[in-house]
Amino acid sequence: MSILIINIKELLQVRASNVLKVSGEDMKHLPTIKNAYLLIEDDNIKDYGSMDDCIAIIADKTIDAKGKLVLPTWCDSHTHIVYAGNREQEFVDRIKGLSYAEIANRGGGILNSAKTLQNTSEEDLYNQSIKRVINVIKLGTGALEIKSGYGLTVESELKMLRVIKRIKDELPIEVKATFLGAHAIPEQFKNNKKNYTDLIINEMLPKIANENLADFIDVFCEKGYFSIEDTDAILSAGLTFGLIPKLHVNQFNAFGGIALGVKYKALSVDHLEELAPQDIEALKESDTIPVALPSCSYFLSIPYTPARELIDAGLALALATDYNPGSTPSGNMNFVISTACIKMKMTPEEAINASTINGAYAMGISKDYGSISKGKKANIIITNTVPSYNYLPYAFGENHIETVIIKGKIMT
Ligand SMILES: N=CN[C@@H](CCC(=O)O)C(=O)O
Ligand SMILES: [Zn+2]
Repeated sequence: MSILIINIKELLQVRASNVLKVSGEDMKHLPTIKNAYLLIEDDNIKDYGSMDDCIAIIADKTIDAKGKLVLPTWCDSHTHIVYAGNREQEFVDRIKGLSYAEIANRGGGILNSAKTLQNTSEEDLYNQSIKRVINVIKLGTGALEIKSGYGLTVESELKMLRVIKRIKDELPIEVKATFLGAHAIPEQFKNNKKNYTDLIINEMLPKIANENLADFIDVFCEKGYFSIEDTDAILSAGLTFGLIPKLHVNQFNAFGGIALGVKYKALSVDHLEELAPQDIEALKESDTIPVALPSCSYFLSIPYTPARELIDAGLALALATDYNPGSTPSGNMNFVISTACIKMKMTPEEAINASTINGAYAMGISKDYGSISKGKKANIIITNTVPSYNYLPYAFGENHIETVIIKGKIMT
């Protein structure tokens, strides 16, 4: 099956296939072709160029994109989209004055979601989660990282990871699975955290590796959750099973988690709302990409990740949703991009680079996703009629997406 998209007002993020991420100054540049065509063959991008060169190309289906933009789908490299129930009551409690930490200390927060998930069947969890995945595809997301971490028992962590696998098997969207057993300390281990990290290392990890259920390993490295020492032990064990780290660090406190991630060659370090000068220095020496989660800052009213500092220091930056029931009940990458421009002073070019090629890098898939490049997967957004790409983040809260194509298949 081939699809030819013609008369494209502007084709965005056109790059050589070997560009795997963009950093610093280069993030300010978004390579485009005006008045362009794009040819898809089966699940790949076959060709593209100026309409002047679109001569005698015949395809099974032709789409006229006059006045519209075409770009790669969003790559959302940090989500907890598999969860059960919701935490709308905590939302109201926070409006009335309780903090995220106070709610967690009262047994709410992650432990609240874990209790709900433990009492939810695998089938029900799948049904609740796949609806959200289908919704984010309609919002333009074509690749998704999904974490476990609301199970917190051997059985329930496996249940989450099996649901992630089923989503991956049943939808054309690219899915990467991350084991986040170290997301919170279950109530029964409150006074002996070591026993819980031992359970993660000695029981969860071998079972997960045996069933080949995870690509990455994550730890919530934060005060009151997992210390540098705990994180070190868990990452080290994960590596023996070939699991590459992606970390939750510096959400509320900066105390060395980033340097630890760099030491373990983490693919990404995520959150970074709190950043110390030495964190930037550590990242400069590495291939680890920082990932900012502006919808989380918005929802919790916590600081935004200092994107300007990171990019101006020459680093790459990715943007992701953090879709989860507690800190970010939204998987809308379009909102993430607008918020990054409005609140973090990223330019539209930087925000689009951060949400496509750099998002793909943060999942280790930028060889096949994240740009319009010959041979990459045909994951494509066609917008409705818009004046320019600046309009996408500018007119926030409005849907600009008309068509989403995933691996050559028209989804909407
Ligand atoms: N901070 C840790 N984990 C999630 C929130 C989890 C929750 O509140 O349920 C996050 O990335 O924001
Ligand atoms: Zn998260």
